[in-house]
Amino acid sequence: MRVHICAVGRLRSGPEAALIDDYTKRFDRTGRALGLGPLSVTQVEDKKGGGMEAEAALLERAIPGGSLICTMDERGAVLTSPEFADQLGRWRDAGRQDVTFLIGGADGLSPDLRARADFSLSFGKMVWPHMLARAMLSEQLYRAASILAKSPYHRV
Ligand SMILES: C[S@@+](CC[C@H](N)C(=O)[O-])C[C@H]1O[C@@H](n2cnc3c(N)ncnc32)[C@H](O)[C@@H]1O
Repeated sequence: MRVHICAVGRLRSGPEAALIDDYTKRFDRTGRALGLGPLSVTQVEDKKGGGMEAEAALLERAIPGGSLICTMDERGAVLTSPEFADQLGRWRDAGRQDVTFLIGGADGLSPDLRARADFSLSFGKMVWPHMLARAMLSEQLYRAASILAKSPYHRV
């Protein structure tokens, strides 16, 4: 099952970009034997100031056809890391080819996009900057793969 992060905003370098790069490589390495990956990160940017709706149109275009859609949203479901790993495993076992995680910009994801989602995942009720949300998600994906692989990275 291919995993995609589609996110608003360009991140070219800096600590978050380095973390995302590192966790993407680790996820791909660990996930290969589990039928998970590769992980791709697509960044979209609306330079015309069209706001949430324009960003939603760009995100829509970046979602692979037939993909399961999971929005990242503080109002979504709060899962433990093992629960998130189980959820990924269930999507994979159900034969899903692609799962796409959507991360909004400063104004968040449009209501239409949120309504279209198959699942909505929260990192808690606090709002995080979108660049951090991206790095946190890539780490949780690697952690989930490690849990499914029964490797010792995740310790309770
Ligand atoms: C700065 S936040 C935007 C917050 C905005 N109030 C909203 O209505 O979504 C940018 C993006 O980061 C992600 N994000 C921020 N905090 C989050 C959280 N606690 N859980 C999941 N995703 C979060 C979401 O995808 C959000 O659209």
